[in-house]
Amino acid sequence: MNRSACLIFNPVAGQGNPEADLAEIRAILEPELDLDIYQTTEEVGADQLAREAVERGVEAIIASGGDGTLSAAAVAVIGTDIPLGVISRGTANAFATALGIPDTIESACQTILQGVTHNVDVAYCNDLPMILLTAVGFEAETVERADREAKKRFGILAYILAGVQELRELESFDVEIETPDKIIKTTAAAVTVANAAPATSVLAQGPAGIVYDDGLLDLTIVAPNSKAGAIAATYHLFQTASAKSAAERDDIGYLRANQFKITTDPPQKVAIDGEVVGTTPVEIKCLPSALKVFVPSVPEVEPVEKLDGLPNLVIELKEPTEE
Ligand SMILES: Nc1ncnc2c1ncn2[C@@H]1O[C@H](COP(=O)(O)OP(=O)(O)OP(=O)(O)O)[C@@H](O)[C@H]1O
Repeated sequence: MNRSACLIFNPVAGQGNPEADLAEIRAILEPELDLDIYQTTEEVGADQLAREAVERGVEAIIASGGDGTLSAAAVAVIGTDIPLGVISRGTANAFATALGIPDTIESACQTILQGVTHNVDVAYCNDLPMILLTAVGFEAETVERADREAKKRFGILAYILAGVQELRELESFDVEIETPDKIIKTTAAAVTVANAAPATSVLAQGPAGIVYDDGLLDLTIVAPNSKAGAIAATYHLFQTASAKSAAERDDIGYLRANQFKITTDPPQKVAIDGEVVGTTPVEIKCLPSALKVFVPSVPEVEPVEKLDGLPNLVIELKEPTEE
């Protein structure tokens, strides 16, 4: 008998063709899985569909959509033993990238069929579940500015445009950060607490390389004193994250703990996994190994060589030499 799974599909996510996407998913998965397919609507979201699937006692839930759909489905399986399959079709694909899951339909489906699962941490921010990160200040404002219409038209550029617009109005705030063993007070423009984060979430990248199964959260403080400083700090984080080395500027700080309490003056907007949910203060706690996801059996490795496309390229393979 085939394994079974509930597929939750958002037909409006991303910029692709939803009918073609769904047909491709079915063509790959249905020979090996009995799929029960539910599409999200404006009224019935992935959160409700996933909760109902959990209540029906499904063997697995597969979510396909943008980061909003994936996070909502993930929340329903926190603390259960039901594995989550991720087929990312959004704009930013932060969820899949942060957890090392491929973001093409073909590879994402193969990952699910291979059946390898891994338990990752999640966190709670003021009792709201968080899989990736909570942004306080700058990034939370940016999320709010990148609306659906802009995302449809400009894709990932919408976030960058929103960020540039936000930079023009950069405002710092006083922040108090409390961990189980210390209280830190400083001035910041952005505070980000990450459980898991893709490299593109630059403001989360203070320590570089956010580990999603260590039972800990990484907090990054970005505290530039001018707009030029903000651009330089952001660029530095982008570079250090790409090189997988920790940030080294004085206006960037980072620390690791299993919980944080963040208070700001004045209150700042707070976005959890890309959705603005309210304002500070927030209390964020890590819940170790609470989410079971299908992951590639061999972790994706970054290519160490790229030569394709170089002009007049010739590659000659040499005979192996005896040492
Ligand atoms: N059938 C539908 N019609 C209109 N809106 C829908 C429908 N199904 C889901 N939605 C809305 O889609 C949103 C979630 O979108 P999702 O995050 O999956 O994609 P996205 O916004 O394109 O991706 P990303 O967040 O990566 O940019 C929710 O706000 C939900 O209300």
